[in-house]
Amino acid sequence: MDADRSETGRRPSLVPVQPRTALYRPRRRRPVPAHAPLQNPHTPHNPLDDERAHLTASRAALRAMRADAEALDIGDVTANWVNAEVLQSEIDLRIKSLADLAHAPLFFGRLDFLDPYGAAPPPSADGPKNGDGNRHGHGHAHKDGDGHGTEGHTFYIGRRHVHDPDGDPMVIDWRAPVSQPFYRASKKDPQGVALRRRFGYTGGELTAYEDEHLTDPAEAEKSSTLLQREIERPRVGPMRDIVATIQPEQDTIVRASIDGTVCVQGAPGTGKTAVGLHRVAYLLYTHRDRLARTGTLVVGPNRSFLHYIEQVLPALGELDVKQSTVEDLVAHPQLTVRAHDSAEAAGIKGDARMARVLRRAVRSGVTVPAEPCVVVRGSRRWRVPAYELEEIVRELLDRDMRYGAARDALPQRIAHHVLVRMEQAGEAPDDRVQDAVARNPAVKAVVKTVWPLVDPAKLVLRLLSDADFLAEQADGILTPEEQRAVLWAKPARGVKTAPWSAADAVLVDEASDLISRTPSLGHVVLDEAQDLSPMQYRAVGRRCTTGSATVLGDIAQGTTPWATAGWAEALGHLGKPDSVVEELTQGFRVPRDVIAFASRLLPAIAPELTEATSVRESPGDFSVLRFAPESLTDAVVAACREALEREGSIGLIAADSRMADLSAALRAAGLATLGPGEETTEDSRLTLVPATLAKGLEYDHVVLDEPAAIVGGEPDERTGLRRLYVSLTRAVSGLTVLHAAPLPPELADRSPSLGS
Ligand SMILES: Nc1ncnc2c1ncn2[C@@H]1O[C@H](COP(=O)(O)OP(=O)(O)OP(=O)(O)O)[C@@H](O)[C@H]1O
Repeated sequence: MDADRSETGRRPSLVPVQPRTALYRPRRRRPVPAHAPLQNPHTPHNPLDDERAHLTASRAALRAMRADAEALDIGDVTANWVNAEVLQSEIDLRIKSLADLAHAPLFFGRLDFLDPYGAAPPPSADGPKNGDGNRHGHGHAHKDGDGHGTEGHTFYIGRRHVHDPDGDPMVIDWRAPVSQPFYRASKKDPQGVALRRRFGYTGGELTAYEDEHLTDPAEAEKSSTLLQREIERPRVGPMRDIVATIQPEQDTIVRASIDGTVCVQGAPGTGKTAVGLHRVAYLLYTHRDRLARTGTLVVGPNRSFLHYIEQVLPALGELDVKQSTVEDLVAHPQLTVRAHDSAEAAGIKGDARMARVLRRAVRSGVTVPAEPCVVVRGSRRWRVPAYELEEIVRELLDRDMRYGAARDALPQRIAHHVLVRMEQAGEAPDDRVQDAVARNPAVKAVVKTVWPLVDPAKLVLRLLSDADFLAEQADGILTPEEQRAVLWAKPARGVKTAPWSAADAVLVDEASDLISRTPSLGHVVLDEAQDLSPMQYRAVGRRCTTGSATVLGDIAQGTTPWATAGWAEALGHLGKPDSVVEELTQGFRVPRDVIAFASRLLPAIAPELTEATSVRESPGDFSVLRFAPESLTDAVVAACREALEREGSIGLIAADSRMADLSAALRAAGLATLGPGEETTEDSRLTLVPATLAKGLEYDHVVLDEPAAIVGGEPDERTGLRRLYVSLTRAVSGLTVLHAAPLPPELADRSPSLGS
């Protein structure tokens, strides 16, 4: 029975902790779980005491689970050391995932169902296939809050499943179906939930709770103060999980079926990255075995960004998800990227037409056999005439096979023709004879000549070095001007020394896949997808051909010359044309005034998109200040110093060309700085961020230096304005823009009260 409800009735929306001295009585007994709360009929009762007792008991239970895992003796169950190693590493992961993390409270919510859970149909049919999820609700029974005596079930919702020594759940994993109403239930659709309780923590201590009685018609719908507090909290350190406050529209994406690819278009700060990471955690929980076999991958724009997000999944108990940039994904052991393409060359190399050029080039060495193939076995000679060999080759070329697979099939096909002749001559050859014929030197010689081995890096090197070869392969696909633009200035001598660019590495990756199929993962999350070229989409797509993807991006933040113009086309290049496109519009990061200012750029950079709303209540500090050119740098340093007087992280974002000057000025002023993605701490909170690396990151207060220089740092104006849009939308609670040059007219014209 859950006595706190029947005793206390309805609560104000946020209940602060009572002073410990007044109500907290030390308990001598082992902490008691919430289904049998401590209560004293003679003293006023504080439900937080029961909730804290449940927290203490849950922590003890988690420690016991960890101790059990640590005590496992695998000596008897493993037949050999390989098995032992595998099993031990799984156990080590399990032990790690059972850590009680001080900064991540064990549970953050509670659901009291009206009826015993399982009596009504479960909220979601998409239940876990395995894992710790508790599908049929052995939660703690409670009595209905109005004292009517209806027995329902209470569940505590947390980051991981915790059970007591009898196996009864103390905390339910947020990903289990039973937890779903915590995110989705509403007064309109209570989903069988009588009470939803959210918990507030301060420094790891449970300090507050907030109740919603979803089936009580007298209680008005209200916004959550705890949610608001979480959104408004100052940011320090790397990205954190949002499990306690996932919003319904985000939850729909997080829990979407693994079978389809989901694409999310969302304005800055709408939680795309957060949603993508939580989706991986959800899919791993729901399809653990399948994904353990096939693997999962998160693709982000650069290392700083990956570093910023790398702690979210481990905090959710998921330690086994690979993270990579597209460049890492297509890295080739012999190839070093050391050159930069012009925007024109990179655009052509990233165009999907290059896939057709490469396909032709890979097959360009296949020749029509001119001579018959003569196989000598014992005293007999078997002859496959040239026209038959040609038929075999043509048939293989017509089939949708990888070049390498077709090459492997060719000797068997020739051998088959030899065997047909043997049978016609009255012999009865079996499979072993066919294999022997396929390995015959005469057959091997034919294969070598008509279907030569292709090395993908050497092939691309030849395409980019040899104008005649390129002209032949790109004929009718690339114009002569385009061909000239992609050719290297000087032909390269060898793979190791060639001036490879990032786009060239993608071409090599495509060629490799044309030769032998790239293995597919179970699920890929692709963040900041709007910046990928069609050829990069293809590179990511071939890594999830048999799996699915979550594609996250914002067309307005596309800052590459080949940035995605529309999702339908991008998803086509990814090989997932039937994906659902969802839109997130509620902004959790950027204050209202700041997003309104940044959104003035939208008509110029992405006219089809609507401005995001901001769910942050505090308007934030926002100022635009103009200075004489000679005093701008000093003013920026002063603005950083002032920002450091507040709580939270500070990001100084500036054009890449301003980095050296600003860095020197900050050093001279005695202000230490971090690089983007480096962890901010209480002592070290100022990060110097080149505008080109700002994407995906956020800082409590942003000092933005010289917008015109940020725009001018890009090859074209639209890209420049998009870069500025990204830079303007990194601020969580305050933005100070400092400039000497006029603001771009798209910003300045509409802000007569601001700037100069
Ligand atoms: N439901 C939520 N509850 C609390 N905080 C949230 C929620 N959703 C997002 N946030 C926070 O809002 C901030 C922005 O989220 P995120 O970085 O995922 O947005 P984004 O859409 O990827 O932004 P960008 O387009 O700029 O990369 C983060 O601090 C994130 O933790």
